[in-house]
Amino acid sequence: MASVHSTLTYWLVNHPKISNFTWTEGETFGSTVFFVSLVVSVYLSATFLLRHAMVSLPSLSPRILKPITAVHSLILCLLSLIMAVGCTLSITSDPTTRFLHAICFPVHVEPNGPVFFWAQVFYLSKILEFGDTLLIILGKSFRRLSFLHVYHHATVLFMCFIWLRTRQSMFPLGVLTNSTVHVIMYGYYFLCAVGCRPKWKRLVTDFQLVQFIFCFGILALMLSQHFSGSGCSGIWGIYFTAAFNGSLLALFFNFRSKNYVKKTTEVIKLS
Ligand SMILES: CC(C)(COP(=O)(O)OP(=O)(O)OC[C@H]1O[C@@H](n2cnc3c(N)ncnc32)[C@H](O)[C@@H]1OP(=O)(O)O)[C@@H](O)C(=O)NCCC(=O)NCCSC(=O)CC(=O)O
Repeated sequence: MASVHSTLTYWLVNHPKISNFTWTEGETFGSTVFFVSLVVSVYLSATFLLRHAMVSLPSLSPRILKPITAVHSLILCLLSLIMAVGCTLSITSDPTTRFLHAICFPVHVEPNGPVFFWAQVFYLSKILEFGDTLLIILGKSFRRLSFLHVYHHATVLFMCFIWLRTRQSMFPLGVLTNSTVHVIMYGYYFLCAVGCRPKWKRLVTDFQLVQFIFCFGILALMLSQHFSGSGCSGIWGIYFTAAFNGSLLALFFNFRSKNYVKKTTEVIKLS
């Protein structure tokens, strides 16, 4: 067990590429406002154009679409697992920083080292997640091309960029919780794509809701640190993240009540 831990710690924290990582605006891949704006604009335009083009085109056959969807979901499930483990080990392996550092960076924190490395991987993984939208459109599953879906995929990229740009406190816990939830979510999508639709769909939604509520709990802790101590880094980024989380919380409550609560009420009425 100890050797598994030390092997993982080497490959996910102490490897020179990770421990010597520095996020530099304009130098690190994807680290400019131009890049993030361009990628999100291309995503939104392509989504809009393809959505309308597909109305007159046939959907991709499930025989082709399902295996691609399964591979895509499996890659994101495994990548999320690696990010969750990497980020956990990065937070816990330095005895001088640990938990408080993960929620409140000192004001003049340098954007380098393992947690910034994992935030960069997390940021780029959000571009890979755009594949979800493409798969939905190619399968003409337009019910699932919801406002929640497109709004989430477009805005989350800005949020991750802001995390890095403002050296935002709390992001290590954001990477950790969201990656953990995405292991379950992409695991669910993978099982659906291979034809074993799990019975625990509702649990996935509940986990997603819990992560947003958890973020508000951590936010309260971070703000108390910020105002009672010598301050935390990236405060304006925190306000953006809090507003985005709040909007997702509302959208997910709406999704939950439409998909589960109403169905449960209908079943009760029928019986
Ligand atoms: C249970 C949920 C995870 C998903 O709800 P849905 O109603 O979309 O789920 P569903 O039962 O229709 O999904 C099963 C279908 O998805 C297909 N599918 C498989 N992999 C996929 C992928 N990577 N992207 C999109 N669709 C995929 C399967 O083949 C299957 O198709 P078929 O039915 O043809 O067999 C829910 O909690 C949720 O997140 N709903 C919001 C919709 C959404 O876009 N979520 C992801 C981004 S938000 C997010 O990610 C927030 C966060 O950070 O936590």
